[in-house]
Amino acid sequence: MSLVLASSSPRRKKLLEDGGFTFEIEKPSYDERHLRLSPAEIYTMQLALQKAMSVKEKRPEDVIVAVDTVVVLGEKILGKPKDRAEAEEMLRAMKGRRHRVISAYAVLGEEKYVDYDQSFVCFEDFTEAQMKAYLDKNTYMDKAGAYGVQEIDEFKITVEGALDTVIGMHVASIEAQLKGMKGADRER
Ligand SMILES: Cc1cn([C@H]2C[C@H](O)[C@@H](COP(=O)(O)OP(=O)(O)OP(=O)(O)O)O2)c(=O)[nH]c1=O
Repeated sequence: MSLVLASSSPRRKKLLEDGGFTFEIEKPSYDERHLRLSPAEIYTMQLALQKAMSVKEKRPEDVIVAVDTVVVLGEKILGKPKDRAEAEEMLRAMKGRRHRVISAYAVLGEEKYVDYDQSFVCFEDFTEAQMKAYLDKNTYMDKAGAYGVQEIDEFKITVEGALDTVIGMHVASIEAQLKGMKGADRER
């Protein structure tokens, strides 16, 4: 039995490694276009579960962890931008507005568990030049909400709650589930 992180995100790999876990990586397959929009927490948990299940099918004996992160501005769920124009639109919409970042996770061992964590983020009032400087780094495309809190130094960002929830997964939650779960006792 191995612990498997169902993710192609280098940030998630790093967060779990920094948590001291030994694990393997498998790329999940999922298609969010088949999901109807539901309240953000539920939508995000469904995506995490879909990712985890796609790997669990291939590795039924293993313990699978998968996560999905979205940014929620008001009622709107923001995923990854499709291009720079959409990234600009997302960042402008978030300027000076506190928003939520949800990281939902699924842990599938012998027992199964799905839940989410959330943190709140606020950007200070940035200028167009500051936004351009950030986007010119070209790191925004694979990030929910078109930003990586860990790589913005062009303007100030306040985070309420755990930072790793914003970056891609709250390791303490995963750890708590792995500890208490039948069939998920893991090496560390
Ligand atoms: C808001 C925010 C998101 N992100 C990242 C975390 C996620 O990798 C990404 C959201 O996309 P996801 O669809 O959650 O994950 P992913 O496609 O990168 O990886 P996986 O293979 O696990 O499905 O945005 C940051 O790195 N920093 C941030 O501040």
